[in-house]
Amino acid sequence: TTTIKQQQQKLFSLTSPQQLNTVDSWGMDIFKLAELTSSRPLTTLTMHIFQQKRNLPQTFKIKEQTLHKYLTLVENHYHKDVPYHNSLHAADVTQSAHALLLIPAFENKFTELEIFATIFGSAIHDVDHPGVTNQYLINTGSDLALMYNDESVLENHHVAVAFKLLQEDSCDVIATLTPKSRQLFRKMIINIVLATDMNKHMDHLAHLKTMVETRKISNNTTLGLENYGERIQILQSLVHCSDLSNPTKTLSLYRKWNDLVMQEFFMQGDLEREQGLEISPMCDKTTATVEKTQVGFIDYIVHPLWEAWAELVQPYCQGILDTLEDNREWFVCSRVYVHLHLCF
Ligand SMILES: COc1ccc(-c2ccn(C[C@@H](O)CN3CCOCC3)n2)cc1OC1CCCC1
Ligand SMILES: [Zn+2]
Repeated sequence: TTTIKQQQQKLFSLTSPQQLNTVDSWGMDIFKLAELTSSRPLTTLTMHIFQQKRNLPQTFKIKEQTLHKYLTLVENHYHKDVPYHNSLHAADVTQSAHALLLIPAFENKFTELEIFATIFGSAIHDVDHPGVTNQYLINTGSDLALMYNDESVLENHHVAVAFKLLQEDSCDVIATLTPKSRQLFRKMIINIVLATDMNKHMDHLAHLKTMVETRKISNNTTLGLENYGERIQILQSLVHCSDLSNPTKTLSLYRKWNDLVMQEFFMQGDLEREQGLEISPMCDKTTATVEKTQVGFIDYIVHPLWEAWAELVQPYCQGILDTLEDNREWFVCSRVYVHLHLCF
């Protein structure tokens, strides 16, 4: 196997420098990175963020070889044949979370361990995703639903797989942490990944709004970071927002993600049709109106979440919120276009 240095050299020679230099920005083209890294975007991007951007291996005395071996193993446990929930999505969420952590409002607010947990949690948050929803796994009585008693089935599985892979030979990236730090790191990863469950979205949004209101009343500019509960809630929101960030990116990126997620939903719908199951919402390719569902997704889920987030960190995410609203308008018009096209 090529050494990491050679791999990094290969990467840098392949990847024109400005490609990885956009890693701090909201508009990074992760699809381009996947092309340039013969589709190992998660390992390449996360190594870059850990080493070049945040110096985490130095801080926690993590051997580069160990980190690279573990990330490669994690990337191999994302399913290449799953259109959306694969390692490219994990890389996208990791890069988005990294960019959100750079907001000036968060400067010197989080510990190195919290930053490590947020980036790590993003990288592993969908590992071994089978390309179907929790509801499908529950309806079909899958082993996973049996294992987790129908409660946050996929989210529990992703965390369990991530920690199981740490036990592989020379893959324990947290071996050098003190027992106390390891325990806190594990607690944060569990809290962060389980908070990405859409079933918890409304509760999560309510807590976020409460935090925004509290900050307004006490009109203190600093964020509530007194206790673990408040700190982890901000990191949970940060990763959940990153997980639901497709509609806030440039329209060309958003439309690519939309195509991929619809492919995955329609594959599930085909499975359900074959198995005589009721076809899940938005999964029936014979009746879906793709554009309308994106407008609904933005209006009921993505915009309320990002509006609350933007208020919490104002004014730093106003531009992202503006892009989200512009993209919504585009999808509304494109639906009209499809309708008119069908009329003539
Ligand atoms: C660009 O479009 C989308 C982008 C993302 C999503 C979407 C849905 C749920 N999620 C989040 C889970 O994946 C949370 N995961 C589960 C597994 O465990 C970990 C945490 N993301 C849906 C999208 O569009 C849908 C199809 C038309 C309207 C809705
Ligand atoms: Zn995800």
